[in-house]
Amino acid sequence: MTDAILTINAGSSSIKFAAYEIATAGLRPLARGHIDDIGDDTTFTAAPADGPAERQPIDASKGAVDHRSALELAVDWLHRHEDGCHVVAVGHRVVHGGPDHAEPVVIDDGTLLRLRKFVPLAPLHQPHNLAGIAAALHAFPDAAQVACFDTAFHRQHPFIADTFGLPRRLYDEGVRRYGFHGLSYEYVSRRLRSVAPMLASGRVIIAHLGNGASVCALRDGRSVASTMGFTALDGLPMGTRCGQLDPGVVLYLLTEKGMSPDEITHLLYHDSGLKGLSGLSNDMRELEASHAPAAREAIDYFVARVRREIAGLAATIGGVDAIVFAGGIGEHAFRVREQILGDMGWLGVDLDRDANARNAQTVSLPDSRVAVLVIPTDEDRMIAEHTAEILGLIHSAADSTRLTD
Ligand SMILES: Nc1ncnc2c1ncn2[C@@H]1O[C@H](COP(=O)(O)OP(=O)(O)O)[C@@H](O)[C@H]1O
Ligand SMILES: CC(=O)OP(=O)(O)O
Ligand SMILES: [Mg+2]
Repeated sequence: MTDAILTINAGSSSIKFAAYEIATAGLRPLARGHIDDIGDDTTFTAAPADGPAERQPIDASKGAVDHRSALELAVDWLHRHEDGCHVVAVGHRVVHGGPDHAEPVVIDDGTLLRLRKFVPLAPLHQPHNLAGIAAALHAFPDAAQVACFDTAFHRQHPFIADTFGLPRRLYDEGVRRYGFHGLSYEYVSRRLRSVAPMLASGRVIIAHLGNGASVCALRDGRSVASTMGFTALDGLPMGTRCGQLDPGVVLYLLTEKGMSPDEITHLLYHDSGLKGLSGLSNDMRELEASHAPAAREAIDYFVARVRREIAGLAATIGGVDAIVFAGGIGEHAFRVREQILGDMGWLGVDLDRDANARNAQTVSLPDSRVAVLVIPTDEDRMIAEHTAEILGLIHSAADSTRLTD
């Protein structure tokens, strides 16, 4: 019987899951799946590595699918498809690890207690991440459970990249910028090292543009600064999140408009960003297909903020050698990429419009001073690598070439 690792990545509106065999040459994908649009027209898609995908809408007649029932579906599917495998570990994406977790950890009761404290700092993710751990503990009681943090990759930032302009005692208490999407940045940065090692050791800006979105500046593969802050609200506008906001707006909503903290939380996390600006949708595909002026304005605002953050981060790291796009929008929305970089000649970017329209790996012209690449991210693979690594099931993922598979 072969040993296997499962991964669970519970996001704001989707759950991704995967299974990997621990083979002598590294991790071999066995199966993966995702449950999308939880709460509304939920769909379930799963496929063994060598077989066709099962894709089906979920029957909502018994009530809308919530994260808990979606997790049960995911865990149940993994259970049915682990046939012939011994599940030795389950790796979980945990969005908030706070100031102390710079590495993944094997979960025990103490870890769970600590991680629960961060629920208010990541309300769209942390409760679902913890529910995923509870579901996996129940379904796979003999397997090790490993938490892999979105924040861990950013824990080496210099003080000025993580502090706010607040009294220092608040920084000391933990009120600071944590940065998120770290598993994605780590994966993309390792992929970059295998496809373009010279670039990877230089000044790199990665734009993770998905339903949640952020930009990260790296030097020699290490995160130096990120647009995300104390919570996953800061920085870029996102599907339903506001992005950077004058804190005076929150005070105004509270004191002048009489909104409650819960109402403000809902507004900033669920009703803002692309959805709030367009009045239409959080989904970039729907906005691109729409002729409504507000849909165009929402895209224009998103693009303007990405441009501003790229330029700002370039200043932070003293220039840029490569810009990399990842995430659903970053990997597929070529018009958005063109709008972001089409006229950034002043920064040294010369976009290859044809390659860009094909979503090619390199989308800059050969003589562009700044290389521009599209590298599909794979948080699940990164979770599996970390899980295997911390349990000593494979050698260091950083030294391996497995990510080039
Ligand atoms: N072909 C495409 N063109 C434009 N946008 C796309 C395309 N495919 C996916 N997207 C956008 O990517 C976003 C979702 O990104 P993704 O990384 O999958 O999100 P999540 O953070 O939930 O993992 C949505 O806004 C979706 O519209
Ligand atoms: C941290 C975050 O925003 O994650 P996601 O993109 O999965 O929503
Ligand atoms: Mg995501």
